[in-house]
Amino acid sequence: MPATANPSWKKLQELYESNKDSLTLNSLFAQDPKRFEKLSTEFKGKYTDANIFLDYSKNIVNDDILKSLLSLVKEANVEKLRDEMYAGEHINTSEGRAVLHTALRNVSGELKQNEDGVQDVTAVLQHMKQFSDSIRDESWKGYTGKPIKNVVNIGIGGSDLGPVMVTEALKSYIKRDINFHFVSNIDGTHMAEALKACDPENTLFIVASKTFTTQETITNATTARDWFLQSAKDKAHVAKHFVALSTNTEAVTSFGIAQENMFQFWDWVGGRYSLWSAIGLTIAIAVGYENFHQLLAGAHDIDLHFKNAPLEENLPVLLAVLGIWYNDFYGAQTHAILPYDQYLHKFADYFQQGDMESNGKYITKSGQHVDYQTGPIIWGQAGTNGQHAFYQLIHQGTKLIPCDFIFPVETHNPIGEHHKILLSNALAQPEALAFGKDEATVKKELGAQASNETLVKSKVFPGNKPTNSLVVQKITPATLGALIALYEHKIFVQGAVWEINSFDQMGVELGKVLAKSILPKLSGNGSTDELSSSTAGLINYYLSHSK
Ligand SMILES: O=P(O)(O)OC[C@H]1O[C@H](O)[C@@H](O)[C@@H](O)[C@@H]1O
Repeated sequence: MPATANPSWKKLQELYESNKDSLTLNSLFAQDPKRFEKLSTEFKGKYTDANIFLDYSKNIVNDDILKSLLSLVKEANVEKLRDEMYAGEHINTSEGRAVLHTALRNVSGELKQNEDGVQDVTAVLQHMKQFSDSIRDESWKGYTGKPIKNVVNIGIGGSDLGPVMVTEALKSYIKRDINFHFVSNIDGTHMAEALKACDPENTLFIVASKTFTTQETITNATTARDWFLQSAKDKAHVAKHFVALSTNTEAVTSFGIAQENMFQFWDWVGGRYSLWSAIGLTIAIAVGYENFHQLLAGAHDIDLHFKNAPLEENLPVLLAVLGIWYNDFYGAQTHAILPYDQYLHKFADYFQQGDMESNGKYITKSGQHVDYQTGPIIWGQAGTNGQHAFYQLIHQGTKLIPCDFIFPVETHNPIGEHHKILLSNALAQPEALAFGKDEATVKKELGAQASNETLVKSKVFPGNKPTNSLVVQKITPATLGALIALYEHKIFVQGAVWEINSFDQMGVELGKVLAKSILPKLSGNGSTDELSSSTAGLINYYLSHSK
């Protein structure tokens, strides 16, 4: 059934039409002094100290709207799909696969999941522990007997973004005498710059690719192996410097990486949900296995919360339905993720893939063209930087941009007043966005200049811009795990309501295939006749200008 066929969708449409002009955050707060108490809730981990406090009171919703949004979740059978996902049913229908990233972090064993491979999760984690320990304690030596000082993660998309985001977020937990590099782009510059900082005698290359067929990763890995062999000469030394993280044993071994240097995962781990799998090896080396385990445990805590908490207290559900309210009824095109913690500076980048690759779909699971909006455009930046760049548009532009503000009570780096100043901004922005500044106040402030109408108008803030505030105690591995899993499940709920398959990514294929057919033409081989005059013209321009 398309999302619009649910009775609550129609109800929400009516509620939107009848309330859109009168419902304002100013009036909602004025009417109810207890609004904050009512519309805020806290998640606390069962197995870890992970916590997330969610204040969603600054959303343009009243009781009726919230009730209907939660009914929509019920009518769309989201809970059933959630239980099917947890149980290992093949809910990725287009690829006929289970979706079991929750099995990778089922540290308590509370979730009962049956699928080929699930029974091997612990053994792979054990392998990761033993390997990451041996790099960190320097018992693993390179081909000349030196310990590893550089780790280069070669991967792209889900095989890059998770490891990059998490190693940045947990930087304060990193073992300092190993340098971490991430090479993803096919642009040779990316690899060249990483290699400049590396010495073949002490560099470990981690080739991360679920399929082990991705053009960028295989090309980059081949370049890295050539660079290594220029010094090491003997191919037998590759075993000390290259490991693979993949589901494709055959391709890994034919690349020349021995099976014992391969860390396995399974087709039921989606690329953008894979940091919890062997793809997390770089994270485990960087922060140590115990911290990696805490990351998994924090995510597991949210998995249990998503499974067990009632809908009205269920953080992923609340974030999801509020997003749907703006995306599908207010016509918001984008959603900003704004973490006020420098360590989370890659968090929005990470969820660009997490959300947009999951829910950027126009065909429902039964093959119908949706007649409503699906996944939003995700973007954002950390800290106050955005305030000096794009917040102008959020405050006074013509577009509605719902925002999530994420901030920790405690910083890892308590220096002078920095953290309080940072938090004062994280609190001030949602306040300003919600309540704005009216003309009368502007005039009063301007005094003699108030007669300048244009000046007055340009200083008015319309307000009524919705935000969520997510407060955590500190960016610890467990809390980070919980935050990531929270957004994963938010995306799940939205995809379920929109009746789309959030777990395939067919939209990345066409461009890949075309690039392969264009490649020989850039060496003058093959005709450009099948291409448009524009692309053929660009190829000819390139050929006539390349030396
Ligand atoms: O790990 P792989 O197989 O190299 O894939 C890397 C990326 O490729 C494609 O862009 C998509 O399928 C992504 O979801 C995936 O993360």
